[in-house]
Amino acid sequence: MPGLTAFPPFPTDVPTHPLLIVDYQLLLQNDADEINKLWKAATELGFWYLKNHGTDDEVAKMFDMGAETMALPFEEKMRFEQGDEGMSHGYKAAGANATDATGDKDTVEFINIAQDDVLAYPQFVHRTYPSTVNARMESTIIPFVKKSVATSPSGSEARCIKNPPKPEPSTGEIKVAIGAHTDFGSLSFLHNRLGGLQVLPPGYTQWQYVKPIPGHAICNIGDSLAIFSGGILRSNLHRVVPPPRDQSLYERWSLVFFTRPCSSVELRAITEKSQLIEEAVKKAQTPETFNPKSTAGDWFARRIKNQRIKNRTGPETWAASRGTEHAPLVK
Ligand SMILES: O=C(O)CCC(=O)C(=O)O
Ligand SMILES: [Fe+2]
Repeated sequence: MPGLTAFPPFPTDVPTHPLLIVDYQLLLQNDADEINKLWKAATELGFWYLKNHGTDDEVAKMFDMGAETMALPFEEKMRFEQGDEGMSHGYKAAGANATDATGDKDTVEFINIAQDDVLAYPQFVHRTYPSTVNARMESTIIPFVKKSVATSPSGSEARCIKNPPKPEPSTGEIKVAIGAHTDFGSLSFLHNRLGGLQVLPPGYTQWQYVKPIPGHAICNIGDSLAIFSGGILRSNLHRVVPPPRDQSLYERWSLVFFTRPCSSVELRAITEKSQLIEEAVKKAQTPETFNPKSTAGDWFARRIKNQRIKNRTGPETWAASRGTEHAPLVK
């Protein structure tokens, strides 16, 4: 089980940012304090831990699915590649995406499985998948994805990510695994075992690690919710680097479920539905951020496409892949 191999503990001597811990069961009971805590987390940093989410078994099986898929021969995985046209679903090889404006390459490989394909199985809405994915559709992937329900086609997908071991250099630059970004969709539900995820909290100039806590998912707000809410909900910049200290000697596995709006939805602040949102947009320094004149589907395809190394012409390609994030002040 790749997610659960024994590994050194998360170190205590690296810059680490605390997150609020939200209890999913209390949210289901409409607990007022817990709802307030979620509001605080979603508006101030846009990241929080979620405990008692009840998906540990499904997550463990999804990591098995990921291990089986990554163990396939490279040519077999490449038969199910995302392509360069802006589709996210499918396999992405290490080095296929840029991590910054210079075109430095990413180090992660991942498999993205569309929610629409999972819910339509044995039919496919967007594309087909490797045999290791099909074999686990009923036992593993459908149960994992069914926690969220689609009403019309969307970009929602499950992603299993593998980053190879890469000893942390004692000095100098660290190699970025996934470049600084905001997530594209509404909400991300992330499960990881080793450190490596970093956030740049508001007002900070140095990246801060988020420490994985066993049994706690990490949740964060993506661009769509930030735009719908006129920026009240925060889509915070984050990236992935090799795990810190001794943990860097191990393969890093992570699993994300990205909830994304229906592809046809117009991305804009829903000012007519809330006075709070209307006021937030009026006060915003860049109100155009909250009316990008794009559907969710187009927004998503633009970001995926311009991240691909094959589509890169120069720093402008990286700029064209950006969402609501500010330019990171630090590398
Ligand atoms: O692997 C992680 O911890 C985070 C991955 C991530 O940010 C992403 O895939 O968007
Ligand atoms: Fe992300």
